[in-house]
Amino acid sequence: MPEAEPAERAEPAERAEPPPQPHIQPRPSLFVVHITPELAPVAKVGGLADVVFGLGRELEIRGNHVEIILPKYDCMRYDHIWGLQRIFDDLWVPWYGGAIHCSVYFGFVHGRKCFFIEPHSQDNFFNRGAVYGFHDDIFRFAFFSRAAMEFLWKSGKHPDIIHCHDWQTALVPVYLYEIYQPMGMRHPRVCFTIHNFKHQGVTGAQVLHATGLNRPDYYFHYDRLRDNHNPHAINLMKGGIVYANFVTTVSPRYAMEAKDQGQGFGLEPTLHIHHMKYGGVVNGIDYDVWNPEIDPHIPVHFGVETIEGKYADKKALRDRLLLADNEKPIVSFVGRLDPQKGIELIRHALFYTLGQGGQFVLLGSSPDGAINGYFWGLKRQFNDNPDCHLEIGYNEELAHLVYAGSDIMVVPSRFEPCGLTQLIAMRYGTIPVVREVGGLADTVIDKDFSHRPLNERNGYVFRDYDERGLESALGRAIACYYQYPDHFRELMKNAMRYDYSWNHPGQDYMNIYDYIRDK
Ligand SMILES: Nc1ncnc2c1ncn2[C@@H]1O[C@H](COP(=O)(O)OP(=O)(O)O[C@H]2O[C@H](CO)[C@@H](O)[C@H](O)[C@H]2O)[C@@H](O)[C@H]1O
Repeated sequence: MPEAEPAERAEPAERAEPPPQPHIQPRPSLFVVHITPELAPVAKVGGLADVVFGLGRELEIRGNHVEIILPKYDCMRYDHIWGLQRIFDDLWVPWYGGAIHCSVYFGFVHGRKCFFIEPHSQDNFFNRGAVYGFHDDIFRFAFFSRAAMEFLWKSGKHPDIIHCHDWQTALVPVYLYEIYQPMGMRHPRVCFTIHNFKHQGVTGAQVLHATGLNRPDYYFHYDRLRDNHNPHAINLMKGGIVYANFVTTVSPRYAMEAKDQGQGFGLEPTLHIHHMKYGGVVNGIDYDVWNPEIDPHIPVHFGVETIEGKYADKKALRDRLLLADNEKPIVSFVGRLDPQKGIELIRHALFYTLGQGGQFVLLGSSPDGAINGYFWGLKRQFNDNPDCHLEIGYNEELAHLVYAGSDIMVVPSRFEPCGLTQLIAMRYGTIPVVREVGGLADTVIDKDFSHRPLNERNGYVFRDYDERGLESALGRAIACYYQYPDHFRELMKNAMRYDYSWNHPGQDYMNIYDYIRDK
């Protein structure tokens, strides 16, 4: 008999080779500095302020060191700054061949580390009672950008990433690569985020002399700062695009519209040239601030499983605004009353809603006296109407109650880079009715006309910028509210389940930062 093959002996457990492990290396943290004209809630004019506030926190949660530099405005909400102290008193910022003396303050804004730059000069750049709206705005922010760079240089800070925003800080990468890198600041890379292509900072050559970019012929080249349309002007935003290591705007759809569909306000050719370093990242919203489960500004908290609480907030909104208590849906608008937001259609939404048996609430304001005056006229017209309230002004706290207490929110923008109001609305189970543009198109999925599964649909969308377009979506929303309340409620829950926090965009920005650091 053949000898039995010896059975394979198992290795004693203690000698077994461990399976090969992937080589896991902890991700090195980055030092990120945001240079920004706005930061919520201390200096907020628009959505840019919310983005720096939310993204800054998200980057820190991901283990990075984040600092924020902004001007020290007299009109800031100082009650939101903790531990404000002067930490640097000897910053001299080059300006017109001389220098302006500045102090730098440090303080925490809801945990975020912030530096505030205060110039001491006759120009009185930031002591004017408002963030924008002055004849020398371009000079004020060109100065601030230079001051922020000078502060980094003098204080020996060498961030991995400098992240700047909109035309106000678009000169930052120009300063870095033309002035500070030759002096030895070789480390930082710049990410430049455009929140709105409409405002670009187009100006004459004088700003070059002021800022120390002293070679007008060089900067007036079309490959650098020369405006694409006005050959006698320079364009700060264009400079930001040309010099930054990466350029983002605030949604993929708007990125495409700006580059290829005529929404770039003249910067289309520049975006084409630099398309390899250009992309769109949808904004998030800060879930510590916008969260119906913990929001201190609403009387009753609610979530997807406790959505009934929302009706108590609806009642509170009605009580606050003296609206009639009835079965009607509340349709609202919150935002800047800017032509961008679709003034004519906001007005039409009001009339149409009342005609369709709804209530209408508006919270908004405009720096433009004519637009403000127009809405004041409407307010007077509807003063005694128990189904309508217009609140002309800026009121953060009331905004929370409007988001929580409304059923439907209209965002009928002409163009919309991202839009935060529809994202906040969804978080509060308020159904967005939006025009199919920019970030609105990227974030709202039509309930009736979509290839997406039913549980991914979260609102109503229309295409044409006209009254019939708006009615085609708002009419369906109001009809669904009345005729199919169960469907409407499912839609509310779908909207609430979406993750529009900074989680995904935070990862996208980390990828961009890693990409430009590695290049
Ligand atoms: N009267 C008022 N009272 C209280 N709160 C008010 C208010 N008016 C506006 N707000 C609040 O301000 C924010 C405005 O967000 P938007 O997205 O409309 O920003 P905006 O168009 O200014 O910014 C630009 O930048 C942002 C950020 O990138 C883009 O989303 C956007 O498309 C682009 O136009 C929201 O949080 C809203 O609640």
